[in-house]
Amino acid sequence: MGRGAGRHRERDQAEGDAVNAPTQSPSSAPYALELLDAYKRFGKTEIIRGATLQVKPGERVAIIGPNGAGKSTLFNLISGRFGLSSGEIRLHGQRIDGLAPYEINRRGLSRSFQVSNLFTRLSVFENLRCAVLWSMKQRYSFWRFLADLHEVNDRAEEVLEMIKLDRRRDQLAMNLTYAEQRALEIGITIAGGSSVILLDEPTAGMSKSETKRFIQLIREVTEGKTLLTVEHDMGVVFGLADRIAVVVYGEVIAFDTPEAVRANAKVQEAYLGSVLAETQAAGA
Ligand SMILES: Nc1ncnc2c1ncn2[C@@H]1O[C@H](COP(=O)(O)OP(=O)(O)OP(=O)(O)O)[C@@H](O)[C@H]1O
Repeated sequence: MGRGAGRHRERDQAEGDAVNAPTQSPSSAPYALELLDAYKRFGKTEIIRGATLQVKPGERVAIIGPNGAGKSTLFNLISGRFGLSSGEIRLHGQRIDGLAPYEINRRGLSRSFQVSNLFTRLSVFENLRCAVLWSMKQRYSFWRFLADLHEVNDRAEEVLEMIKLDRRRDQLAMNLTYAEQRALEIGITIAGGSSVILLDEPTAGMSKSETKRFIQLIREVTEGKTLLTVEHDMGVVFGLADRIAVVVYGEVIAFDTPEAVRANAKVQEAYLGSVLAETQAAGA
């Protein structure tokens, strides 16, 4: 971590409990999330090279690009898993680069992972309860946390219904179908009430019909929230996103509506031309 990031962490600690609860966001900020001239180097290798991305509140954004372009690295930078080499990341106008993942989560950003992070030997409901408890523990003082324990069940029930797993409430997570497990992961991601949600390839490994249903589920559970998703499936990208960010060799070469991105000659040449041809060939 750079010295700037260290200073930033101190500033966050000084702010203490005044940090916003996840569902609240300073409404004056024009962007929910901003990456400004972000660079990430691993050793001498530059992986993210001056990426800038400004996402408005309530927008659904898909990040696409070739394998190894840096999409997951961008997610890791935004969620605090990796530190920036230089540049800035802002959540609702406030800098978050240099903060630990739990501090960023406390400020209202939550992410899912490609690799499952379910407690497979707990029930669906218990998984959701754990997620709600964890987020409350991040947000509240110990005493407030104890006083509000009764709210945990209510919130877990609410999320259970939102992800349409009510009938599977008491099943162990390990006994769910693959699509149901992915739905539970999304439930866990939104359980704490974060206003900015990052989903990493949410429909990977699903059939076409499962994917279609899942896009609708994602739409519903992220209604009113800001959504960023890393995605390879162009059906999902064009069915879900308000805007698409195209990342090639660590740079955001386009950030625009699906129609504009599809028509962008630079994008066609660098990535989308070959992907759309493959998609059409696979569907033929
Ligand atoms: N911790 C790390 N140390 C060194 N190099 C890394 C690290 N993490 C990622 N990279 C490298 O950064 C580059 C971008 O990887 P990243 O996973 O972000 O790409 P991606 O666009 O998500 O790819 P994919 O679509 O295949 O998942 C790759 O060359 C990868 O090897």
